[in-house]
Amino acid sequence: MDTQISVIGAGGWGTTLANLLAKKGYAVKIWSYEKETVESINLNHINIQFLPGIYLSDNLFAFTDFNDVIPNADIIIFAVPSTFVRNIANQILPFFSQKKEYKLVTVAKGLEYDTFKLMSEVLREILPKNVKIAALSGPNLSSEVAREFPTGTVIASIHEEILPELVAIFQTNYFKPYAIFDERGIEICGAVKNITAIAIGVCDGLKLGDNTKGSIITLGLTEMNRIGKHFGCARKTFFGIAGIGDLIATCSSKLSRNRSYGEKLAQGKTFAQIKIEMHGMVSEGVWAAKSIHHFAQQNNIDLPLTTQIYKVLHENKPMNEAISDLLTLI
Ligand SMILES: NC(=O)C1=CN([C@@H]2O[C@H](COP(=O)(O)OP(=O)(O)OC[C@H]3O[C@@H](n4cnc5c(N)ncnc54)[C@H](O)[C@@H]3O)[C@@H](O)[C@H]2O)C=CC1
Ligand SMILES: O=C(CO)COP(=O)(O)O
Repeated sequence: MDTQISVIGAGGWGTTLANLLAKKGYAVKIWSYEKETVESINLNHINIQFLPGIYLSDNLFAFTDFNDVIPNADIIIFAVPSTFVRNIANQILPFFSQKKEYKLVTVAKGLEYDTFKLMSEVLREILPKNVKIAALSGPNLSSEVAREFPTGTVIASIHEEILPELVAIFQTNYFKPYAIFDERGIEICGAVKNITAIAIGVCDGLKLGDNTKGSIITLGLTEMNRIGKHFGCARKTFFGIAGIGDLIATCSSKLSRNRSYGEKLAQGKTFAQIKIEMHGMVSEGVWAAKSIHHFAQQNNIDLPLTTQIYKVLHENKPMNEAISDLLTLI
């Protein structure tokens, strides 16, 4: 297979996608922020920190130097958490050749805090025009995909012409990408559902019942729609697998880091304790709650769920109070 594929970011999701493609026969290069992860992948074919328990293909090679992964790539999967996207995009910029075209797929689920930009927008602002950008988002808990559980996902881009190739590259008998054109819509879905997942974790930690969770998930979907309207997204995207599909998967899964972040908080753990227990993994919803709360305030959008979760996470509001305030508001 001649297409050169590189993955930037060797967390759980970057490693899972890299491994999926390597198992299809591509010689995949993956860049890792941590040197130990490079050693773990190259020497032992495992990503012990971020994807334990999954044997990685011999076709997957890890690096810490961007010069080894960017210049010759045809397709780049950009899989660093949203808070690092701008910084890493600036770092890879000098390594692009002007003589060829690149396709870059962003898979992070977040919104930039101070600019309220989506990840595709941050990347387009920084990277040259010969890098055509797409986004991938869906109910895609990495360790389930890595174990080849049947999974759907959505790939979207303003460059419609690149979608058929991207769909074909990612498709396997257990991973099915659907192409749509609402790039902003799927990115908003991915960022916003994490806030609801934290709220559901709080409900689990407080041992509230399924009725409460049913109301909160419904509210999460409503808020997704409200924010999406401001970003000019298509309403139907929120009722597709990147929207309600991912909301259901993340809110109901024991594997979700966002859901378990809320659960640990409600069990009385401190932010510092939770950070240690997460072993370097991210809970994007913590930052999404902050950025989307401020975006909503500035644009007069009523988002009671996001507001309450923001107050719990960033203003130390007691969780019981937040949930009961929320349920009297809806
Ligand atoms: N893990 C999953 O199931 C899924 C994750 N995503 C999204 O993918 C994105 C990446 O998350 P994961 O792969 O889960 O990461 P992770 O939570 O498994 O690991 C954290 C990642 O952050 C990197 N990192 C730490 N400090 C850094 C720095 N200063 N600069 C650059 N990178 C640094 C680590 O090397 C590691 O790759 C997130 O936006 C997440 O929401 C999307 C779908 C599924
Ligand atoms: O985005 C995800 C599933 O679609 C992963 O969710 P967590 O980051 O909460 O683990």
